[in-house]
Amino acid sequence: GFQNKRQSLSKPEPKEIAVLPYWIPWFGHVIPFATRFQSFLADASKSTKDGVFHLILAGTVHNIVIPPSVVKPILLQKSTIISSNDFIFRVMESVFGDQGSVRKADPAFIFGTAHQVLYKLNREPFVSNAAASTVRVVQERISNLVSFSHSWVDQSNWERVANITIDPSGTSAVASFFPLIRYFVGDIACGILTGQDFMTNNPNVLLDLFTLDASFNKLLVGLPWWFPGMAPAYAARSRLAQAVREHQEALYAVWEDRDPGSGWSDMSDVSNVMVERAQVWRSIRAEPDLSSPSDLSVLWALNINANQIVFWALWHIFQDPTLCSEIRAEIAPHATLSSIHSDLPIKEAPKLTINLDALLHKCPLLKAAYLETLRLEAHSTSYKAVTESFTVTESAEDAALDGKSQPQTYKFKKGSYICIPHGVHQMDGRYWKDPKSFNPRRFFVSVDKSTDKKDESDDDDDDKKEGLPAERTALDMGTMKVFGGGQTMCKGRNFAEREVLTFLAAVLVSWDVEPADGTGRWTDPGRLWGSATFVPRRDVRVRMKRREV
Ligand code: HEM
Repeated sequence: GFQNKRQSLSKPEPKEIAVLPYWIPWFGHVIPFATRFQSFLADASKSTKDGVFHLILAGTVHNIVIPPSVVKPILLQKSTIISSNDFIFRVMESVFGDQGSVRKADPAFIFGTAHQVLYKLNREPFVSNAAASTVRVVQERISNLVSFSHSWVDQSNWERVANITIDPSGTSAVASFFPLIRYFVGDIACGILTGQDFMTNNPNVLLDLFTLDASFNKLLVGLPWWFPGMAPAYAARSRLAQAVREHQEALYAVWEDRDPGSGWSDMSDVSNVMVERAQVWRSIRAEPDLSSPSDLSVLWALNINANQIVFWALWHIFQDPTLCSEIRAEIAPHATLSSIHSDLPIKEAPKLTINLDALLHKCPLLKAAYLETLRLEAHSTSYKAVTESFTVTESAEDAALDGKSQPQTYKFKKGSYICIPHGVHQMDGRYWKDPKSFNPRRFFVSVDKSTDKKDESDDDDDDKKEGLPAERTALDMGTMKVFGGGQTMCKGRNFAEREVLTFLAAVLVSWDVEPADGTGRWTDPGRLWGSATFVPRRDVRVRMKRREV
């Protein structure tokens, strides 16, 4: 007996992973999985009293994994053991329309040379250059987030989608807050990645990108162009692919001393990452079917999380007057408005100056509001195929939470899939007290504790090899994995933090925003579950007024 007990303590036997009961053979759990994803998986985890269980989806085994102590080692497995390749091929083909080119290309090139360039999004010089450009352009444009121009011709792209009505006083305006913010952020971010000429030549690029994204899941399951409602997504996709192709060809022309065409007078502001991507495509004389959908996917990744996060963070902050004034007080020394003296009869809008370094290092509440918005609104999913069987043992803490007397070892079998619904964990009341409430301070830890800890976001280890100085703040992301993990972990996360903090500070300092109906109450617009960060289901109409110095 003693021997047995010792054995089981030192090396727990892998247990068969429980299959959630289902009624329709082969088809299995497809319907609840597709229609109620997150609530279905959260309920299933409760009913099996286990955070790891099997689903059957159209004849294949899907291991759903929720406990953080099991998730972390899975995300760190080598690409010879778990692989995202199948999923990437599928997305490239069904969503970005590569005609199978990525699947047919040399994997050493796709997952080696071309992929390596994406790591540079997370390193110097990209991060500092892109962040500095963001600050500069945001400072220039923030006072014209709403320009108070009556004429559509004089309005900016972001105003035209926001259905703006100017109040008779001429000092406040009503706008649809989500498209306003989403396009304002996107216009600046895209211009920084691709250069300004790309944006000028393709004024509808964001409209097309968001039209494509709105049909992401439908494209992924293979709905054809003639299926009702799908034509706009297919049309948007071919315009986008064409736009990216023209951009690449213009770069090639510049390098070869040919005339790139009249729309491309200055390509010196294209980011180093997009230049290097174009260089690697050119080095193998890649067909446009391969190179343009691939770079389109980078443009898409730039815009489908961060822009929405800026909107949601503002939505959460503005509806809590105490929090809003606390954050404004915290950032006040580092994001300042100054008045511009002029002799013109019309008063000029005040000028904003942002010290990004201080926002990053001296504004824990602002930063925590960003993390809390990620927890509530960025519910991503990691999907992997198991190419070699392996086992993972959960931690004693996770086992105890599921009421088990000892940790369990799970065996993930070759040929099955692993699905990690990060949002289920992010809303789990056992890890996050009162999970539905917006409470940025939940991420605060004492400074002593934080200096002992390795930053959770470092676990694809590319930052350690080269890159940014370690930032020690009294914040800890804890078990949250909103940026995924392993080789496909988000490459934009360092830039995203700088980008989001810059936009939040700029709007909070420059604008007063309240619900347009005058009630002072912010109603919840609901959420659309799509490819990434939630999109609000209903319009959020707000009244906006410039803040004075
Ligand atoms: C707050 C904002 C953001 C969130 C929550 C976010 C989240 C994610 C997630 C969950 C993934 C998939 C990770 C996985 O497979 O495990 C991803 C991938 C990626 N993201 Fe982000 N992202 C954000 C901002 C950005 C920005 C601003 C950029 C562009 C500079 C970017 C570029 C990418 C790229 C290129 C990938 C693909 C990585 C690869 O396949 O190697 N992301 N992101």
